[in-house]
Amino acid sequence: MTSSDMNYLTIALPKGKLFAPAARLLAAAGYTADGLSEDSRRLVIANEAHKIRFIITKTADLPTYVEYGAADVGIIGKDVLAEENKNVYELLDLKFGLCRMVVAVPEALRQPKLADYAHMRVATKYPNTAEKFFRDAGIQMEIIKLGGSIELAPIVGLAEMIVDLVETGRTLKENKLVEVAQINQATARFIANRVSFKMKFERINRLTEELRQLAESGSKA
Ligand SMILES: Nc1ncnc2c1ncn2[C@@H]1O[C@H](COP(=O)(O)OP(=O)(O)OP(=O)(O)O)[C@@H](O)[C@H]1O
Ligand SMILES: O=P(O)(O)OC[C@H]1O[C@H](OP(=O)(O)OP(=O)(O)O)[C@H](O)[C@@H]1O
Repeated sequence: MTSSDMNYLTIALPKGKLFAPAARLLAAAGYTADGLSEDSRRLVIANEAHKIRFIITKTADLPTYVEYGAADVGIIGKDVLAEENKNVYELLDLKFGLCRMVVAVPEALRQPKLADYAHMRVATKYPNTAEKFFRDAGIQMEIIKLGGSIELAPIVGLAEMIVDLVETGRTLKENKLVEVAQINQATARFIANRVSFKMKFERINRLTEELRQLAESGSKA
């Protein structure tokens, strides 16, 4: 299956926190399919009548599927887009999934200035983003890439600091970590493959406008 299949619009959705709000938003625009669920073991779910196909990917892989045209469009967090830096069009800020990327340390290691943390080890799922942040700040750090549960690293001495997403702040608090800098903010974005955007312009443009209206009207995704 590739986007060269002109009859279908292939939409990539990520597993995880953004799946449900993304699927709900698309459904509100009339784009859905029987059996579309994060728990589905089926990774390709089609709506034959509407010539739509959904694919369900790992969060970090979604931009790759869209870049290569395995999906025409997709919904993904800005944090992942920035980290993966793929060659895709970012068409729309969907305004849900708001979270912040921060630098945090154990309370006991808190320093007066960011530069005081130089040469410490930073655990993160976002090594490119962390690397760039510290490089731009002129601070050399050792970045340690992990797959998740980042807050564990400073507790067990794997790293002194973390770069991770914060929403409510509960995870930091429960692990006695304090935020010392904010790197950026993220929300969900609607993205498209560059070739698909030209070849399937009408369909993608129509969907973009429908999603724009829903996002702007604050449709509770
Ligand atoms: N509290 C939050 N923590 C993490 N991500 C959040 C949060 N709130 C919104 N998001 C958004 O949701 C996206 C997916 O988060 P999620 O934690 O499900 O990632 P994942 O990589 O699929 O997780 P997993 O490590 O379980 O595979 C993030 O990339 C981010 O844009
Ligand atoms: O500020 P909060 O509302 O507490 O949310 C932030 C936490 O949620 C995410 O973890 P997730 O549950 O996705 O698990 P992970 O650590 O395995 O990525 C993120 O990595 C933080 O740990």
